[in-house]
Formats: sequence, structure tokens, C-alpha cells
Amino acid sequence: MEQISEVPLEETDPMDNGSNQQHTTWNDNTVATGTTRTDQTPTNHSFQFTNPWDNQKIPQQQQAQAQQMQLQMQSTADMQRRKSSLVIPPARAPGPNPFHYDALLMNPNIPMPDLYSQQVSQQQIHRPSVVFQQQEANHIQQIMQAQQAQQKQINTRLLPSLYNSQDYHRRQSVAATNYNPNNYYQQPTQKNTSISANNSSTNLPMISPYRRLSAFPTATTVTHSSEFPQQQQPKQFQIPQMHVVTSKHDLKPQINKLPKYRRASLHSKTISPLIGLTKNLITTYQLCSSEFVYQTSKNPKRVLTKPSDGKYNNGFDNINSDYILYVNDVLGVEQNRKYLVLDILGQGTFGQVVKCQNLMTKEIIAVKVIKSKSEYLNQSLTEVKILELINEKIDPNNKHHFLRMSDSFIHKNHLCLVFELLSNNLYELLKQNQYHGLSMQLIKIFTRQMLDSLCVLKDSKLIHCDLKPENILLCSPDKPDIKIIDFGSSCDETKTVYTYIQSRFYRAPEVILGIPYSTSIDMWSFGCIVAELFLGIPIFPGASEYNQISRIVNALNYPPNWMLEMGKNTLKFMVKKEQDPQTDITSNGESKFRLKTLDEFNSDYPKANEQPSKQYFKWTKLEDVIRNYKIPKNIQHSQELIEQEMASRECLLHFLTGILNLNPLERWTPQQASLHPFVTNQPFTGEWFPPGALHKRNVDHSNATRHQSLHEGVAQKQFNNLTLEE
Ligand SMILES: Nc1ncnc2c1ncn2[C@@H]1O[C@H](COP(=O)(O)OP(=O)(O)OP(=O)(O)O)[C@@H](O)[C@H]1O
Repeated sequence: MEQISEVPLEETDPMDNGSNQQHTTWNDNTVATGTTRTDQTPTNHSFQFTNPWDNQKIPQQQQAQAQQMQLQMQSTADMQRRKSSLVIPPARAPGPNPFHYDALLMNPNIPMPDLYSQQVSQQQIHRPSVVFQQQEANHIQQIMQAQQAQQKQINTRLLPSLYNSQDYHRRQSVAATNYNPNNYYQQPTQKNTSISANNSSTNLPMISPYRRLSAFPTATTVTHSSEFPQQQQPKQFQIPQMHVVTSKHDLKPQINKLPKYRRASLHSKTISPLIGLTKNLITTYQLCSSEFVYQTSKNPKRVLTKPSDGKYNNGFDNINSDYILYVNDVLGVEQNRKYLVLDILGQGTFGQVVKCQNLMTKEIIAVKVIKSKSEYLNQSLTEVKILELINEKIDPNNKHHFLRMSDSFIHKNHLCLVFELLSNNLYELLKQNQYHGLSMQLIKIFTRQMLDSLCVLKDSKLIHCDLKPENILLCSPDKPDIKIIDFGSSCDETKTVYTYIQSRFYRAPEVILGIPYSTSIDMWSFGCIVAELFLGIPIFPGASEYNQISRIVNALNYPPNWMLEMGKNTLKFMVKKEQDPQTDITSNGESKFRLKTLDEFNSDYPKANEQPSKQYFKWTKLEDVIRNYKIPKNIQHSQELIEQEMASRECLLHFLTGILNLNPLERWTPQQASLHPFVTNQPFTGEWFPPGALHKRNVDHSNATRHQSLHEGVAQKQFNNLTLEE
């Protein structure tokens, strides 16, 4: 199906993805989101990748230049450094010798060298070796002598910007922290005899400050041990070659058992730079500075809450009444109910969800920290009650895919709910899949689990009221097991107090129209979710309530007249058609109402500033959207597979049509839907009627409305019963 790549729902335009429908594939134990794009059509401007490490591909002239350069480099002390076991990080290497300035600053009689004049060459700014330091000392001395005459004439000494205090400290932080500047002109001692053996001058710093920063113990660094042949004639580099990755095995790190270069030595054990800078980072720091002591308590606390400025609750809360959370914070005060904050998992209307560790059991869990406002607190207390009911009474054996809650407590005026830790939500999964739909097989796996939960909820007369992909979470990243979360809007079917419920994309028509509702609103949301799993993006992404009902009507036709007559909000979005006494316009099943045009709506509600509806699909009707959705690339080559896919789509379409029934009284219950061939995998013949259905529905939804008027009397009566019961 051709799609109009117009508006992204996220930063990435989900529709702007060309022809590749990549389906997530799950096998028994693993999940692999098939996001690899196979479309590699060569273009005239295709990118030419040259492996810079591959000598074979470098033109001969360049190779010769490179060799010459390499030879030049080998003749310098720089090359020695390159070959040394641990190269001084570039950030630390350049810059004038800070110790020299230390000495200068401490002795005002010594004039400042003009480091910005031509006289000081780049060579002095480098500090690759002790030889350079000696040369530099001599050179600077010459400059100083030349400048002394000048300086004598200047009564007020103007410091170059290099010497402003900020810059000084910046330079000092390069290497001088533990260095005594007085030692700069000290004679060499026992420790650096090996240096002085190489360099005849005795007027050398005691130990190179840069060497002190090496990962090697000082003695090892300055002696020429066979283990670290950095002072030896450098050998030809073994230039790493790139390999084409053909198998999983190729991605395994190759461990060099006898590493020669770039390995830090730790008690005669060699470690790679990677390990030294990751796993053994603390040891590496300790090798760098003996004074380094690692203390967890001194770790900087990363703030997780945005905005992070304290506004309410004695500065503990931000402007949104969210508790300002930091990494390493501890939530809870009771001995066995303390939770160390590790990271943020999600944020919602009610508060924030953070990954925590139970300090007692060490278990990793999720804590939902509710906003400190009373309305959120009260509603969340309902969530606690409902979750307790579900966990203890309705699903005590944890078999029906509901989130488990293990604790709840108050922390600094915030209600905190402790949950089992789950993984990504289904929206994130679709996003990972670049907003391509999931495979039919995976959709069925999720559908069965959701229906199982919905059956249990309906039997318990509970309405979730906020079903959406964000509230369905994978239990772990490698298995297609899901759980339903967020019972913060849930209610008992007999106590439907709120009218403004459900997230807009998943909002049932009866809620939009403002008529009493039941558990069937969850089935509507469920239908929208299943369609989204197939399409990759929401089926009804309404930008406003008017836009939402317009999309629904355009895709599925008008709700039955009794619903429109009854809806408190109907006249907000629709106009009642002129009744022609001669011809009863409803006799042929036509709606008595029509949607307001954009202009009509905007003139009634100028503040709404309603914009034209954005088209995400070329097709409008549900059946067209499903039937014409792009065939996945991986089956395009096989007619047989395409036919199978189309047959599956017919089955899915039939399933969706039964669930996305605008009439809540005809909409399939989860129990009925569970028996559909899409769920049971029984052969689908093109017709299927749920047991106990009010009437035989026509598969073609556009025809369904013709039957509406026939059944409206029955439906109206049933609905009246329902509202009377309430
Ligand atoms: N147990 C959990 N494990 C892992 N992540 C979770 C868990 N609970 C919630 N999350 C993440 O936090 C997000 C928000 O959680 P939740 O929906 O409970 O908050 P909310 O404030 O009620 O949100 P909403 O705005 O939808 O009402 C979820 O979408 C999910 O990504």
C-alpha cells in the first residue's frame, strides 16, 4: 500500500520508511526485531568506503608518503611514545610546561617568557621526552635572557592572558596536582638514573610529571625492562585489518594472549586498555594516582527528574509536583523497605517510574513515585487497591498477565508503589522495529495474552480504562510474554464516575460521545492496539476529540442513531440532518447525523483552531487499510506466501471488525473474541459468528450499518437495561 509520508508521530517519521516492512520475528525462546534494512539499491552517488587500514587499497604514492612519514616519526621521541605501553592521553600532552611557570610565579624576579612570540616554537610546547624538556629548558633560558633587557624597561609587568588565574588552574590540572614545583630545577636522584644515563645533562627534572601519570609504577616506566620495550628501536606496526563479519563468531573479541603493546601491567598481570578503562577503571585510576580513593558515597548524583529545580514540598518537588529523583537516592526509611534508585524507566501522568534495588534483598524492582498532589494520590490509592485485589484475589497465581505489586509506602509525601521489574512496552517495541508492524505470529501471541487478561477483568467487572501499547510491557526482552500495567485509571464497572477517560487514540466512541460505558471500552482499545501491532502506527491517531471521532467515522461509518441521539457530546462534533417528513432518511440505515465540517467546527469552537486531518494512510476504510498494507519484503518473492499473508489479513480484518464495532452492545466480548479463528488458529472460511451474538453480522463493515436500524430497537432496549442497572 502506498502511504503518505507526511507527519511523524515521533522524531522519526514512521511512515517515511519506503518499501521495507520488516517484521519482528520471534522463535520459541528468542526475540529478534527484524529491523535490518535489506534495501541496498546502488545509486550514482553511492558512498565509497576505503579501509584506511588496508595497505592494499592505498595508492602507491600515498603508501610511499606514509612510509616516509612513518620513518620520520620513528626518528623522533614521539614515536617512542607511540610505541610505549601506555600513551599519554592527548589532552594531557600538549601545552607549555606548567612546572616552569610554577617556578616563574613563585619567583617574581624571573621574567615571563613571551610564549606567543615566534621565538617559542611548537617544539617547546610538546613534551614528549626528557630530551625535549632539556632542550626546552635551554631554549627558554635563552629567551628569558633576551627578554630580561626588555623587562627591565617595564615597571609594570603585564601578564599575558596565559597567566590569568583561570587559565593557570586549567593548565595546572593537566598534570601538576601532586608535583612540587621546587623540584623542577632539582638534580636527578637515584630514581631517575636511568634517564640521566641516556641524557648526559644533569639539569633535568627529577621525574617527568607526565610519567607520573602513566599507568605504570614509576620505576617500571623509566627503566628499560624487556617487558616494556618502549625505548627500543620501534618495530614495524602490525596494522589491524578489517574483516567482513559473516557469522556471530566473528563478533567475538579475539583475546591476544601475549599482548606486546598498549597493555597496562598490574602485578605482573597484563590487562588490555579496554579492560583497564572499563572493568578495572578504579584500579587504573589508582595506578595513575596513589592518592585516589574510590568512595561510592562521593559519586556525583545524576538527576533523573525534569525539570530538576525544587519548587514545592520544601524543595523536594519540582513545578509538576514530581519528586526530584537522583541516582543513588534511597526511597523509604524502614529497614527492609529501602530502595536504592538506579535509573528512570518511564514517566506518566501520575508520576515517575524508576528502577531500584531493594537494599535488603538486592532484588531489582520498579518503583512508581506518584506526584504529591492530592488528586493523583487519591487516584493512585485506587490503583493500589485494584492491584491488591488482582494480585491477591483475582489472579493469585500470576497466570493472567497482570503486573505484580509487592509494596507501597509514603516517601516525603509521595506515594510509592513497588512493582516487579518489567522490560520494554509495546510502543517501544514498535519503535525499535522502525514502526513496521509485527509479524502475524507475534501479533497472535500478544493478542491471546491480552484477551486472557481482558476475560478476567470482565468477569471481575473491572475496567482498565487506559489500555494502550505503552501500558503493555514485555516481561523480559527475549521472550514474547507480556503484562498489563497502569491501573491508575481503572474502576469498577458499576462505579463509572469519570467521563474523560482513556488515551485519545484508544478512546471508545461511546466515551467520546458521552454515553455510559462498560468493560467493552477496553475491547475497543484492544482492537486499536491489535491494529497498531499490525500497522506499526496507531490506526486512529486523532489530534483532538473532533479529529478522533472523524477518523473513526471515516474508517468505520457512523455509530448507530440511538448512540448519537443519546450522546451528551454528539452535537459538539456532529449536526443533525434536516428531517424530511416525506422520506424517513433513517429507513435505509443512513445516519441521522453528519460530522461537522472543519469550518463549522472552528466557527463553533474558534479557540480549538482545528487543523485539517493529517493522512497517515492512503486509504481511509479499515478494510482497505488492512488489505492494502504493504506486503513484507521477505515474502514478496513467493506467490504462495503472499496468498497466505492475504488470507491471514482477511482473518485479522474480520477479527478487528468484530472488536471495533461502534456499537458497544454488539462489540465482541473478550470471551467471544477468544474463540475467533485469528486467535484459535482454526481455518477461517470467511464467515464466523461469535456464540451469543445479537445478530449475524456482515463481514463487510460498510454494509453493516444497513442492518443497524433493524437492530437499533433491540440495542436501545439492552442499553437502557444496562444504564438502569447502574
Ligand atoms: N514495572 C515496570 N517495569 C518497567 N517499566 C515500567 C514499569 N511500570 C511502568 N514502567 C514504565 O513507566 C511508564 C509509565 O508507567 P505508568 O503507565 O504506570 O505511569 P502513569 O503515570 O500511570 O502513565 P500514564 O500517563 O499512562 O497514566 C510505562 O509506560 C513503562 O514504560
